[in-house]
Order: sequence, then structure tokens, then C-alpha cells
Amino acid sequence: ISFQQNPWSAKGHRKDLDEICRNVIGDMDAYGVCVVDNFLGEDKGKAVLKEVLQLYDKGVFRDGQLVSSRGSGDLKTIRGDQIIWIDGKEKSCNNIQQLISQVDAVVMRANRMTNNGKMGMYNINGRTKAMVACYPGLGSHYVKHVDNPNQDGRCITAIYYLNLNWNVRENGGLLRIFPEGWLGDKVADIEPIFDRLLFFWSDRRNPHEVQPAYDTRYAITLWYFDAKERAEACRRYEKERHS
Ligand SMILES: Cc1cc(NC(=O)CCC(=O)O)nc(C)c1Br
Ligand SMILES: [Fe+3]
Repeated sequence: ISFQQNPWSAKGHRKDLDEICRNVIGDMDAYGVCVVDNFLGEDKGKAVLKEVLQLYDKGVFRDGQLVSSRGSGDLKTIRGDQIIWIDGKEKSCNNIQQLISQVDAVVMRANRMTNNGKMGMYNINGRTKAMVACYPGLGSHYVKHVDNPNQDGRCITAIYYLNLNWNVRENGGLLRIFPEGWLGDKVADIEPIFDRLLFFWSDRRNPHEVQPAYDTRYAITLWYFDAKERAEACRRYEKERHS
């Protein structure tokens, strides 16, 4: 399946919540990956971008761990993204907060709409704060990894992209997902284009990488928790803490 031409993302065709949820449920159950284009519409999308650029200009972003690894003898940085955690109540983050509420609305409704109220057999009852990330270009990238390899409770990764007029051929920054179980080592290539919302299962089913970006590349990520897995992860954590 090529996400660039998914049928429901007809340019400019605004979708109601129900239709989006049906698409999310269908794609997550079928592929474990789902793309929703034109999620907020141009004006609201640009308002979110403006707030992110203001945060970036304020210099509040922190470098993601720069883990170097010995690649062919020379030291190379493993990731170049800079991040800041936002709960949305901060001043002048009102549009980021509205984005978060919109994504919550889709996830919580989809969770309720699926049979016996579970999407992918999860019962979603919470999420992390929003992680606003910027890849500063100059080849910054993120090596192949799994978001939640050890049952920490996160079941769905939601990423909202903000990059106007992004052209992967020139700017790179492609998100490549290697969905487990897809036939014939097919991959999902997701261009980080403006006003695009991406969902994928956070666990080992979806290893992914960000290919080197050659222009500043912004994204806002939310991770949603499965009640049961999260409770167990917290119990394990508490036990380790006291052991
Ligand atoms: C901090 C952190 C960021 C990410 N981000 C991506 O995988 C990039 C996705 C994209 O921007 O297209 N993943 C993990 C497991 C952690 Br931890
Ligand atoms: Fe990731």
C-alpha cells in the first residue's frame, strides 16, 4: 500500500471524525500503520507550525541523546534530533494544545468504536506529553529502532508532521517503517509532509528509521498507553526500584 495516494486523503477534502476513525481502525488492524493527510487543514496546521518555530527560536529545544557508535571505525552520531516535551498548557502553545486534543479525539473515539471497545485488543487510557522534535538538517537522522521494545505500556505512536513544501528527493528525512509481517520485505515510506498525521503500533511490529534530513524537519509525537500493559510496567518498575 502506498500511503501517498490513500483514497481518503483527497486534497483539501475535510473528513469528519467518524470517517477518520473508521480509516484509522481499518488501517491499524490491516497494516499496523495509518496515514491521515490534511488532518487540521492549512490554517490550523500553519498556526501549530508557527508556535513550534517560536519555541525553536526561544532555544528551549534540548539535544536528543547523542549516542555515538563506531561505524566503520569513525565515530558517528546516532541521532540528531532536538526535542522539547510539551503538555500544551504552556503559554503560547494554544494551537499545539488544540492539535493534541484533536489527536486524542481520534484515538479515544477509535478505541471506543472498535468491537468490544478495543482497537487492536488495547484499552487506551492515557498518553505521554507531546514531544516536539526538530531535526536540524545537515544529515541529522535516527537509526532503525523500535519505540517500545519491552512492554513499557505504549501501544500507539502518533506523529504529526509540520514541514511545508517538503521534498524528500532534495530534503531527505523520510521515515521508513519496516512492518513485521508485511510480505516480501515491503516497507512503508512516509514523507514528513505538512499537516500529515501518522499512527503506528509502538512495539516490535514497527521498527523504523529517519533517513538523513538536509533541512530543518519538525514533528510532534504522542505515545498512547494501553491500560493493562502500562499498569504492569509501572508494577515492574516499582518492584525494581525497591529490589
Ligand atoms: C525520542 C524518540 C524519538 C523517536 N522518533 C522517531 O522515531 C522519529 C519519527 C519521525 O520523526 O518520523 N523515536 C523514539 C523511539 C524516541 Br525514544
Ligand atoms: Fe521512534
